[in-house]
Amino acid sequence: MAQWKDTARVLEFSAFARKGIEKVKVRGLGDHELPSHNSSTPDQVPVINLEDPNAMKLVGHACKTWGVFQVTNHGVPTNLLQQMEAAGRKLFALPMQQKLKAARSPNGVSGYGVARISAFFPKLMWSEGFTIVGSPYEHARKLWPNRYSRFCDVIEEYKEEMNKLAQKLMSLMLGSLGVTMEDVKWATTQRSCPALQLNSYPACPDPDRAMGLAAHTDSTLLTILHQNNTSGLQAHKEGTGWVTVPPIPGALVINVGDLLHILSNGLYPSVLHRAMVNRTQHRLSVAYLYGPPSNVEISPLSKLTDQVHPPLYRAVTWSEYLGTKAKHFNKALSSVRLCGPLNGFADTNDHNGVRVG
Ligand SMILES: C=C1C[C@]23C[C@@]1(O)CC[C@H]2[C@@]12CCC[C@@](C)(C(=O)O1)[C@H]2[C@@H]3C(=O)O
Ligand SMILES: O=C(O)CCC(=O)C(=O)O
Ligand SMILES: [Fe+2]
Repeated sequence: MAQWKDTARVLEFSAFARKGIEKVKVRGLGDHELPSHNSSTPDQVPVINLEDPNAMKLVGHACKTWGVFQVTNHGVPTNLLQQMEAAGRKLFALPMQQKLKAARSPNGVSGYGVARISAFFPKLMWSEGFTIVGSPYEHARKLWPNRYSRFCDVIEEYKEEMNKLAQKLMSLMLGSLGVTMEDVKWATTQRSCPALQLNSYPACPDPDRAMGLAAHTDSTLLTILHQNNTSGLQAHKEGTGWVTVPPIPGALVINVGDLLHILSNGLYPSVLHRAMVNRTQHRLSVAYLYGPPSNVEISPLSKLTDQVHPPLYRAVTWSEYLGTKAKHFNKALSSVRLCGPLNGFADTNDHNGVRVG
């Protein structure tokens, strides 16, 4: 039943994309929150050169103030980013019936389908996705029975490079809080099981009435996002509103996720973000969703708590948190919170007043 519903939504999306919004009367898209274009604001998402001697300080500041930043000189080869983008393009260009052979199963995590958060929204989002957790082989074989190895090789190499970058970023993010990777035992001794999310946003005839991916925070420690040269990603900053994260050739976008928010005891807020669509250009993004090993409990670091700063969140494993997110979506973080707002400061991630749907 759940698989049928997912498949139906993908087919419905496919009909939207083919015929254009006007001709499809089944569902409207107009109720998704529209962009608040705010080009006059001086606020820009920070861009950090990871080879800068001050990188640690800059990363810490960006995490505290934005929860999102872009990185250059990150060490991931440009040609690998290009190969990954080409692999994503090839996948989404397949006929719908072929893509559905690798559809995500009802309780599965990997495969082709609509965004998981779609379940919380009455309107369709103008996007399709492909999630890879663990080996890509099983699904790739269904997509290209005879020629899947190239796709798999690119995925494996990409995951390897992303894992190295994620480790480097974790050490900068924690270092800036006075915490070393050795203080966080699992970070150096155990490997995590990240997810790779390929997102495709076809050109949309009426982009102001559609939403590519509705506002959400990632349930990760951090997310490394590669976007093609079509803009669409927007981040929300308290007091500023929605800000476009412009594509910079070769740069990668880093999001603070909910688990880093918990680990940092709220010092690094997870960023609310969304993806808009474009009238003429197809947009593609690849997100590397990095979290802790599945059996590890994440709770506020003891170095960051004392009597004045009590732990704000209870311990939670990544898999438990993903389950909570699947059930409570944007209330997930509050649902694992221990104390109410202190001294009148609300949890930055309650996103009161920001419509996410
Ligand atoms: C590890 C994961 C994070 C994610 C759920 C997933 O199991 C695999 C897909 C991820 C993704 C990507 C698009 C946005 C998001 C909210 C979604 O619906 O699927 C995230 C999930 C998340 O971070 O909670
Ligand atoms: O496409 C984008 O820019 C955003 C994708 C995203 O937020 C995600 O995959 O979690
Ligand atoms: Fe995201």
